[in-house]
Amino acid sequence: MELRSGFPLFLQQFKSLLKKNLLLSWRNKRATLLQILSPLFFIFLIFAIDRAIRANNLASSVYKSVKDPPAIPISPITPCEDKFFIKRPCYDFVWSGDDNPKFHTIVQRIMDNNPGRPIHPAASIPGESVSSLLLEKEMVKSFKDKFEVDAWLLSNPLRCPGAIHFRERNNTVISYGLQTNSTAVQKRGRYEDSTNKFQLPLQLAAEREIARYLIGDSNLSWNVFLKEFAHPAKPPPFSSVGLIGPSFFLAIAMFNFVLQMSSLVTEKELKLRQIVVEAGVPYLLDFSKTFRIIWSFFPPNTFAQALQVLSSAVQTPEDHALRWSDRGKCAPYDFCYLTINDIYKWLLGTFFVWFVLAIYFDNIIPNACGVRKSIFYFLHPGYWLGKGGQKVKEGGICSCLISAPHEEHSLPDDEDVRQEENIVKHQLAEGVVDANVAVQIYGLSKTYPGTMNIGCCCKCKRTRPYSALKGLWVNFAKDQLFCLLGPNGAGKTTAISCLTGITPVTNGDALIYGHSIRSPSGMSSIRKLIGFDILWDALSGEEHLELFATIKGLSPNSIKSVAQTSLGEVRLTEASKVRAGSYSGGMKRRLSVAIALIGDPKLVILDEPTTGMDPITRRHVWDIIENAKKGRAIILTTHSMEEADILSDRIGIMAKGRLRCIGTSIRLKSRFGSGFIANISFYGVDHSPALADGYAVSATHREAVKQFFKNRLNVKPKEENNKFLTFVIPHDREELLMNFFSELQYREVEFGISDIQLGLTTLEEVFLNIAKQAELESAEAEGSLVTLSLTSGESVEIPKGARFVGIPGTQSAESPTGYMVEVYWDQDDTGALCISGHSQKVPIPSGIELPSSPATRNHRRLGQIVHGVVIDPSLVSEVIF
Ligand SMILES: Nc1ncnc2c1ncn2[C@@H]1O[C@H](COP(=O)(O)OP(=O)(O)OP(=O)(O)O)[C@@H](O)[C@H]1O
Repeated sequence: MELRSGFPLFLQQFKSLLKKNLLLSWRNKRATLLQILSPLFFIFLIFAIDRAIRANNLASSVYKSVKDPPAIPISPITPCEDKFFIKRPCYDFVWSGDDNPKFHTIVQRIMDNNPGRPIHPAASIPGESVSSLLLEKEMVKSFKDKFEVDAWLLSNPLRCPGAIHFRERNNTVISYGLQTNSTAVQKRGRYEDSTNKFQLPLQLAAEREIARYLIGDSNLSWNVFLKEFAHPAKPPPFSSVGLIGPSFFLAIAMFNFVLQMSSLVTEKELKLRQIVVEAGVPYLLDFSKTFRIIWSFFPPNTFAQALQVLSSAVQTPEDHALRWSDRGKCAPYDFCYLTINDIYKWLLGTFFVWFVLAIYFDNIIPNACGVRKSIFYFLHPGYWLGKGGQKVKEGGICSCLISAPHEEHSLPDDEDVRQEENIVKHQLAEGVVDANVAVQIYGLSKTYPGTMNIGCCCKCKRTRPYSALKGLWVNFAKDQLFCLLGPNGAGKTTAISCLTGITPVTNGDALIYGHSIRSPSGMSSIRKLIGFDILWDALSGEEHLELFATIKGLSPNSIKSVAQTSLGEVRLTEASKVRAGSYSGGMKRRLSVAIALIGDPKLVILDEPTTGMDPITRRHVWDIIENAKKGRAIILTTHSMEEADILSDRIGIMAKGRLRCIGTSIRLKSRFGSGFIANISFYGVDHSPALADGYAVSATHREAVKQFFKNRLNVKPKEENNKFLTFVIPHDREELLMNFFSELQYREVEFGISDIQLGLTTLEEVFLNIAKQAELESAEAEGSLVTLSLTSGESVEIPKGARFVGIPGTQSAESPTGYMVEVYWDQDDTGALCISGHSQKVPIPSGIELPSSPATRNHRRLGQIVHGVVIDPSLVSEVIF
């Protein structure tokens, strides 16, 4: 397949990624709409605020043209309860001069003649009973003189809105003075107008009643009206767009940005910045130029200043808006440090500064795998020439790495692994690159360095270095599938991450089709040889394949047909237009397989490709993978032993960072399985041709067959029921098998046997054995102790993983060397080792000595724990158990 390269490839990739991004925006319509419409929403909001302010202004005659102002009557004295925040009980007014009976009459008349509301207790508060009010409520209060009033006001604040002080000058002149509580108290955003509400009504009532009293005409009409001046309409004092516009427009501009901010704190910080800029800080005289320059590097600040300049140009109706030709000028009579033109330049300049910084930080901040580039990576010429500079580091910028201890490479225990290692070492020494080998791995090691992170409160968090891969030597052949198996944490992902350049290696190297993973230029060639596996929920299967085919550099006219063929191969043609987000788990896996194989990659890495698939589809995908082996190497990681068994040409099982075994499935089964599995089926009760009384005889036959296996092969059944017996025959009895099964077949009728099946143990058993062996080794290396509770009731402390253990203090006449047991180990649900049982006690072979001290014997006698002695397995013959 011909692939594009160089600039045409770059252009093709750019176009397809742009298309992908537009498609994703189109598909995520809600989020995109929200981003597009949010500015319109804010504009609508500011429009609504402007209308509301105008409507509010219309209520005031100041903003209306008044040609013939109406006469407005003065209102009656209002109840004291109408005063904002009055304290109860309260008085409608208080007065002084109560030593003069004339003033009593005048006050009584003021109260009686208050228009619409004579001041009587019963009438003053609607809805309340007269009797209770007469008793409880006094409406006005009298004092001797104004000094008494002042004293009362001082000790009873907020109990009345005003006071009136009468004075008789002579028989025809009565004067009065008014005192009003004009403290401005706000209620629901409004201030009380004490002049109109309290002072004028009281003044009018006092004048009216004094005049009537002095003239002696109680019907004398005495009215005062108020009129405002005729005036033209006053323009509104400010434009809401001009006043609050800058914050709104800035909010509009920042909305999409804020949407992407997950942190509320950041959002709050940004809002704080807006408020500061809105007030003109630091673009004022008092701030130094340096401060202004630093401030201007943050684009929202310059942008907000631009809005400030623009809005001040339309603040009042008298202002002239800013013309395009005036963008380089300051407003007249204004100090201005930045014109709109300057702001354009700042915004454009800072765009490039931040763009470059974004790329820089993207490179030096650790990715999901904890890998980043050096902070001076851009100084490496190779970075610019495309021939290097891709070298990566681990750990955060603010963490210091703890150097990893040097890991000694120990020779593998397994002969096949040793042989593989020798072949690869030989090729390395001779500089031979085998033409049939796709990947050569030379002692690949990976130690994740420990880190010391300085967290909050200056606390140091320390993690120890961890050796995840301890020297891997292996070849992956072309046209073959190599399956990497291993329990969780074995190091499989680490090995693959090293091969694909995601994680930097600590030691060793690997050649993929001759390109070294340690050389930056090699790595960029390797990336072109490897398949992808990324899915976007909003893209359909077809779009995924077309996108990756384009990125891989397939010629544009072949992309559609290649994508359709791939979809057909993984049986996704019908769902090709459906978005991947709606695919089932199995469909997603099939799409991943198709993506991994598109563009004819020379190395395909498949990570658990059939997880979640139904058996029919799984078989189909296995066929696809089987067919895909041709012309490439495939590395498969899986936890399905069936998949590994069927697909693999070679299998490697890893545990604790090391390759524990390697070979074909049959080879591993024969070497690491417990042996052969023999399944013996018996005729049922009704079908036995030879038996008359079925079940009882069948049970007899089963016992006879068990005895036959015990006598000839020394094995007991592993599983049994009415119709079957299953035996596991160890490998060391292999040479007995031929005669044994010939005889069994010969005596089939005699034993009531309907079928005999003989097979190797399963790959799963091999896997479990290897995993267990690795756990035992690591437990031994750790040397931690556990307590073995013997069936005899004694407790012995033994090192974790120990197989043969001598029990001190058991020396006797029958066994002068003492007794020992074989400990059986198993793995719990988490994979950790646990004791599953032990053999019967047997005498320790001669030549091995246990410590024999009176203290140990005493411990045993008192039922206390003694320390078991580990016995070298090579000194123990299995026959003794
Ligand atoms: N970035 C890292 N830093 C420190 N230790 C890590 C890091 N990545 C992996 N490890 C450790 O390395 C060991 C091997 O991990 P790895 O992911 O390679 O195992 P695996 O065989 O792929 O397991 P699984 O089957 O669970 O995917 C694990 O003990 C893991 O905790």
